[in-house]
Amino acid sequence: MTVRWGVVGPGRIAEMVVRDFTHVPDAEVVAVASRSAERAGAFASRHGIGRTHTGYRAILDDPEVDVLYIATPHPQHRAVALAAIEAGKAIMVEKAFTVSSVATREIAAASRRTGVFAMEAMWTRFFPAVVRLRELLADGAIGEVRSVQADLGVRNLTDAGDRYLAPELGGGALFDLAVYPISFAQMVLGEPSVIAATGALGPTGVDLEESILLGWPDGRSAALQASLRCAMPGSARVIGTDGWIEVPPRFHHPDRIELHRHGAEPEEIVLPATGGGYAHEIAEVTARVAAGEQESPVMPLADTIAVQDVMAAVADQLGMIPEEGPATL
Ligand SMILES: NC(=O)C1=CN([C@@H]2O[C@H](COP(=O)(O)OP(=O)(O)OC[C@H]3O[C@@H](n4cnc5c(N)ncnc54)[C@H](OP(=O)(O)O)[C@@H]3O)[C@@H](O)[C@H]2O)C=CC1
Ligand SMILES: O=C1CO[C@H](CO)[C@@H](O)[C@@H]1O
Repeated sequence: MTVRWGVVGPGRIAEMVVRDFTHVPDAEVVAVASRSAERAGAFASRHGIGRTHTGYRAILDDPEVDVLYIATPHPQHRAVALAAIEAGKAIMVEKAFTVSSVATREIAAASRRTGVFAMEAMWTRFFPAVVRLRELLADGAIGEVRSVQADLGVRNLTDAGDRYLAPELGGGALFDLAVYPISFAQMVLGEPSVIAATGALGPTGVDLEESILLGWPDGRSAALQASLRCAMPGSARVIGTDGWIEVPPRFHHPDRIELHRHGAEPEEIVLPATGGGYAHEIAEVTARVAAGEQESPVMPLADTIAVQDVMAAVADQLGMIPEEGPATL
């Protein structure tokens, strides 16, 4: 069975993701929706996509689309995601899933109520190197896991007209970058009970940088950083009682990990990704939708909610009030 995909919001990331469909035999992009007929047409002809829709409502009514890849800016995810679920379309929603815990819970509730598949496009979790990391942790390769360190920083303060600094487009380091260290820590350690953040807002009112300390009742912890002001290596480390695992830069799309066991030589485990790295999440969604499942066990909605709750607490502590975008379809 071929799972038929539609793209909503043909911007920069959509441009890269659609190229990876060539690596997933059971998936095909059959339609694209843009707010502009011209942009939809140009995207379709660049990528050999058969049908175009002007406005996002039209693709919801396309009976020949099974899954929508929602690649609009984050505050613009909610309206499309909810309408898609009501229209019976499965969804893969770019990170950050939304910009509020309320919206993320609404989408998760709609998916669970209707049985329509929904997943955050947190591509990191599907990389072969990250799959191996989870296996090693589960096998006790570094003993009891006690902490996570991760950073992601990109010097990106010059694009004043772009989404990175625009509050109405979910700008700031938190939703664009910190979502990765937070999601990585949540994957390894689960949902934290303590969230403490410090950082700085820029002139447009979005955060330019933050350091986040997460804590668990048994003393486990995570120390995370993100920045739009400073370039950072983008590395991550999981530390256990018998050693540590390094995820070298950039940890959010790694091709290797390094296992450091106490008393042993370090072991490099090289596991390249397929294509641009998006093929793995596409394959996951395609397989789950073909099987009639409602969510992915690798990136379940409960994890997306836990990550969103951390981001909400960080936003609050930094003095930001992120708002979901208007329900334009
Ligand atoms: N997984 C990954 O590696 C990456 C993920 N992302 C995520 O993907 C999403 C999109 O990011 P990116 O592609 O960089 O963004 P872009 O601005 O390049 O593209 C977003 C697209 O969304 C559509 N859109 C809908 N409403 C709006 C609006 N109000 N303002 C602007 N555009 C709008 C536009 O398409 P149109 O008007 O034609 O419909 C636009 O081209 C974000 O959530 C981001 O976090 C981004 C980069 C990498
Ligand atoms: O998700 C993304 C992939 O990583 C980039 C940083 O390296 C981000 O800017 C982008 O939004």
